[in-house]
Amino acid sequence: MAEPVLELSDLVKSFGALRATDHVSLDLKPGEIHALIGPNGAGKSTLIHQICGTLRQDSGTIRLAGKDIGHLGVAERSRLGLGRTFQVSSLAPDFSALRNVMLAVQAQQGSSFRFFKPVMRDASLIDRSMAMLERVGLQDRARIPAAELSHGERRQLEIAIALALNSKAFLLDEPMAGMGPEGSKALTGFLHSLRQEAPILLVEHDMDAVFALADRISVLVYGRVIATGTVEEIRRDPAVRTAYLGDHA
Ligand SMILES: Nc1ncnc2c1ncn2[C@@H]1O[C@H](COP(=O)(O)OP(=O)(O)OP(=O)(O)O)[C@@H](O)[C@H]1O
Repeated sequence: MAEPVLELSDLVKSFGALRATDHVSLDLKPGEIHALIGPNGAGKSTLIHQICGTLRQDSGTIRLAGKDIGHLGVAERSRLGLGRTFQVSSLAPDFSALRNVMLAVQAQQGSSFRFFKPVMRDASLIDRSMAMLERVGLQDRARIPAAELSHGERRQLEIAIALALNSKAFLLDEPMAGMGPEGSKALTGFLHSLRQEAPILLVEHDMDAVFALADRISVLVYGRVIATGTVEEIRRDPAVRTAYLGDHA
């Protein structure tokens, strides 16, 4: 059995009397899409925040490629290969798609000597950033300001940035939100191939996308994982049908 890329063990997070994360353990294996689903308020965002480091767990551990990252800050987790996209767009709207990728790479490298080298003249950085735009199919949009890209293109750009940062695991928080049917279909196809670059923890309300993409699904209800399994196992699970899926199953 392959070692998990991301592993959450017994995570707990409370807000006052409310236990938003209640002893959650789950993992992400190489090459897989693991979807996290559950009703509103189940604790999906709270869990994602703890993985990224914007919220600190009360107890439990978070490992990325075997390393305990649960005590590290957001930037350090990103540097170690946690690629998070979508919930808060980090794009610079006035800058071109290409420049957005370049700035992200440069920021991650964080080396002050680069300050003296104008970013748009750094040929190796341009090449690497263009390669990432090609990988997500945005090469023809490289010079377009991020603000002028379509909703779907901005998501592709965020993934290009996550790729450029050598992510070991992707956390995608509701990537289908706000996409029309065509956009969702295109993004579903793209995510299908993205798992080969790095496994994906996918938080998504769009059940068509989840059922089409997920290798495994975990169902979160009131902060607890009530089931983890394949699409078929989750569709058949009586507790999941009662708590969440209902007609979707
Ligand atoms: N900062 C906070 N302070 C207090 N309570 C919080 C805080 N953040 C979240 N909660 C509560 O924790 C619970 C889980 O919320 P969370 O946003 O993680 O759920 P979710 O599954 O992401 O919901 P949705 O699908 O609507 O985004 C909810 O009851 C919410 O009200």
